[in-house]
Amino acid sequence: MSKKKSEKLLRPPYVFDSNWENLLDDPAFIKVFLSDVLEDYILRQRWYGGKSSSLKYIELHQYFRIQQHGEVYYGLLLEVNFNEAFYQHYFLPIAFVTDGSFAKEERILPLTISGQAGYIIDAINLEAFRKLVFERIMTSVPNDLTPVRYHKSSYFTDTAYESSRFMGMEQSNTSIIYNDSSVIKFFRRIYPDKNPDFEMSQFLSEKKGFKNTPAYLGSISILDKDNDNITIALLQKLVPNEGDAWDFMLKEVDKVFSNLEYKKINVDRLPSTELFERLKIKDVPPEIIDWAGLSIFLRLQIMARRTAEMHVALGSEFEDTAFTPKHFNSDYEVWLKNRLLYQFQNRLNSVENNLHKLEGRAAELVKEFLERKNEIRRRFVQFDWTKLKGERIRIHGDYHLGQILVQGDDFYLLDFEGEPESTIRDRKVKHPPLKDVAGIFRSFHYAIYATIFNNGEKYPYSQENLFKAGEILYKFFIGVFLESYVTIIQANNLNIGYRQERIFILKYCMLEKAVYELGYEMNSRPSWAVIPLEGILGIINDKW
Ligand SMILES: Nc1ncnc2c1ncn2[C@@H]1O[C@H](COP(=O)(O)OP(=O)(O)O)[C@@H](O)[C@H]1O
Ligand SMILES: O=P(O)(O)O[C@H]1O[C@H](CO)[C@@H](O[C@H]2O[C@H](CO)[C@@H](O)[C@H](O)[C@H]2O)[C@H](O)[C@H]1O
Repeated sequence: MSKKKSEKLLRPPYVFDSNWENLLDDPAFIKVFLSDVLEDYILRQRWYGGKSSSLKYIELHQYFRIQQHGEVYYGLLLEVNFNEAFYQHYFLPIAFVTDGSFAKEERILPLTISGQAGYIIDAINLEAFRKLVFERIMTSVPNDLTPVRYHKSSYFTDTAYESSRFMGMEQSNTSIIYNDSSVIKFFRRIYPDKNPDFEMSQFLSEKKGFKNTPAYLGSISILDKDNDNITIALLQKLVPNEGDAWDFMLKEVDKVFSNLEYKKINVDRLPSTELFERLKIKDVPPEIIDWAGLSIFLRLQIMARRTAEMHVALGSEFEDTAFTPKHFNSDYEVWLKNRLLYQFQNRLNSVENNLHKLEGRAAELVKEFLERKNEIRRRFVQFDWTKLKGERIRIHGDYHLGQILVQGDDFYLLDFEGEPESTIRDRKVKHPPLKDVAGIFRSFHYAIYATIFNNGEKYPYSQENLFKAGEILYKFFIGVFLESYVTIIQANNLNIGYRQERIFILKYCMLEKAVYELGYEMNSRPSWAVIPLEGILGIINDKW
């Protein structure tokens, strides 16, 4: 019998003598809770990010009380160990409830403590817990008896708790809306450091007054055993919005493709432009404006302005070394090449192991991708820091259309947690700001190709012609965005390099992002892998 199985001695009904206040000190409870129950529970959670590896066991890394006026909840930092992968930490706040009809789906463990039967549930489901958390941030007593630290910003103006509800979005953490005016995000995957989302939100909004990100209202962190400051929650202003820029872009691109038929456009006669050519609206040919409409280009100019303003704010720090700009150097070059070659190898493995999941165009493209793997590697190695004169700054790091909210004609930028696969240290490395711009350009490419692949039959044109039209549209989107972006960046003296340097960085980062995306798609939605494959081969073939 395996060690794990032999330890499963306690069976339901689970009865413990301890009371709630000292339950976590009871080794019998910990054993049952961690192995018998939590493993099954955690695997079912949307926020659990370890699903592609096999779970070995869970340990309780740390626990702490989240309490007020004698009302006690526990915050658990769980260490999930895998058979083949590196361990991960997760935050789970727990509560004990006795009402049998409450949160039936959310029960973690039925048990009796001190003669009282009830359930352990994720405390976020309990309004009393959410209220307590809100009030603790509102009063933010500087030093709690527990290792929990509550922080409130000067933008926090509410004077009482009124309501709370789940935000109910598809997301990797858990967000709650308070008083219909603010959002708290409880981070689920936890890193032994300040979460970059908190760091960047506080820096951009409180320190630099950047208006196009939700205002920073407060946060909760834990001092762990090693005195590291671990962020577990971030409170921000709720931004009223009409959805995210990804949905916005899909609708816009659909209109543009529908216009092909409506405006009887001959795709072969559409004028094109060089990739990365900077374009003012007056430089966009009338045939393109007539086809795509003026409004999408005006909106892209605003999106570019907000992106540039974010980078100007991020590049304007002279004291806090976490944010001061840096130049390229050999350390960065070595770090970057190692990282990208490692990531590329990982993608190759994942593609080779999952070839059976690809069909049609993706299956054709993947052959070429595998045949040309050495060329792609060479591209990654062609990075020479001595030729780059621009600055490196803290950047968004996972910038795509899904991270932008649409409000009227304007845009709000969010979710600064960084690239999900990177370590916490790597997420804080300074990069050329054009890396974010490359991310958003990849997103334009995604929106155009997703429209062709998902609604292709709706437009009475051959797929070849749709691709041709899509490539033209892509280049004009990029040109208009780039002109606004570069103009604002340069007017604010942020050095992003001379023209050739900018183009080199954009292509380099777009290839990096497309390779990253290939792994993301192979794991999460293989039928979309065709999009990054098109992207990778487009760059390698210098099609653009
Ligand atoms: N401050 C906010 N105001 C309005 N909506 C928000 C706010 N923060 C997040 N959202 C919505 O919640 C979604 C998920 O938020 P995000 O920060 O990306 O969470 P996660 O890191 O868990 O993926 C966003 O795409 C957005 O629609
Ligand atoms: O969940 P996150 O927002 O951290 O990002 C991950 O998921 C994204 C998909 O939701 C993924 O983005 C890719 O698909 C988008 C369309 O769904 C597209 O707009 C992006 O350009 C493309 O990268 C992202 O890569 C991944 O990290």
